[in-house]
Amino acid sequence: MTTNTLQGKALVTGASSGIGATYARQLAAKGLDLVLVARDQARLDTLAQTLAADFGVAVEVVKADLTQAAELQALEQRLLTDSSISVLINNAGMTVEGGYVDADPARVEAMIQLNVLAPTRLSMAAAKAMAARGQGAIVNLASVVALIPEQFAGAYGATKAFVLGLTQSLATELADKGVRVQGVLPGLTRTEIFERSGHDLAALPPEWVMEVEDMVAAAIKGFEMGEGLTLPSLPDMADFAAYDKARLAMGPRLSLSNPAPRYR
Ligand SMILES: NC(=O)C1=CN([C@@H]2O[C@H](COP(=O)(O)OP(=O)(O)OC[C@H]3O[C@@H](n4cnc5c(N)ncnc54)[C@H](OP(=O)(O)O)[C@@H]3O)[C@@H](O)[C@H]2O)C=CC1
Ligand SMILES: N[C@@H](C=O)C(=O)O
Repeated sequence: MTTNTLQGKALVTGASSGIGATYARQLAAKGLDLVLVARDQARLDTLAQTLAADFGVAVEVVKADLTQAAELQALEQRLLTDSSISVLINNAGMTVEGGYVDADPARVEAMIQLNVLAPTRLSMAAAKAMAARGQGAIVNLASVVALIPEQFAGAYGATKAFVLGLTQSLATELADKGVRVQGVLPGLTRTEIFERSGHDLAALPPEWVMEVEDMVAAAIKGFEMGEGLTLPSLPDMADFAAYDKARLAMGPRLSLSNPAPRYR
């Protein structure tokens, strides 16, 4: 049976800073044990010690570069075989400098490995293991740019549209298997992601930027409210519901045997 309570042990990717580190702190405050994953072992160790001391939870650190096939595979195996992991927070992600015309193709490839391939492989592994146990939760960090890719240069928005699609189809597949799936679509959130890729958050209007603690608290509240998709900034979810209803209403007419009259 699905539950709206996050409990047990959470594996958080990208836990060394920003949204991932904040999830780790807020989940520890709720009593969840943690597996913290990122590349920066020193930062993870410091966070692990702090959370264990502050909240009395068990915290393990796993150093992994999720753009590296072997390291991603090891984490995938962990999710498949460790029945104590009841929550996956698929959060690690990056942006790159520039748009389609001027970005470094190697950086874009790394972004696709981190933002697309890693959450796909990890959510598939978690889905398989959790569905077999009939319980668990998978939280995927997408972005509002999944809905408005025109507002963020380059392929980043497309990676987040993938995460949104992955989340929606995974939720459908797991609906009757006891596993909760939530997609989180933050707007601009104050973290290191901007400076890591040469973007200047300070140049944007402050009223567009949410503090990371507020964003994660809203995302967790959305999970507890039973939301499949959570948009922390959107004042009225009826706006998204109307958009989604219009999208789904097209469904029966999107695949037909004849071309539409305008193409004849
Ligand atoms: N901040 C924002 O405005 C928004 C962010 N998001 C999404 O939220 C998620 C978290 O981003 P945010 O907290 O802002 O960014 P941060 O840059 O603060 O955090 C990114 C995390 O991912 C980890 N990471 C980066 N590269 C790798 C890698 N190759 N392998 C493993 N871990 C890696 C980093 O740790 P380390 O360097 O130690 O590996 C870090 O812990 C991302 O998916 C992002 O797209 C969505 C919407 C808005
Ligand atoms: N700000 C973007 C990430 O850096 C986003 O909105 O996803």
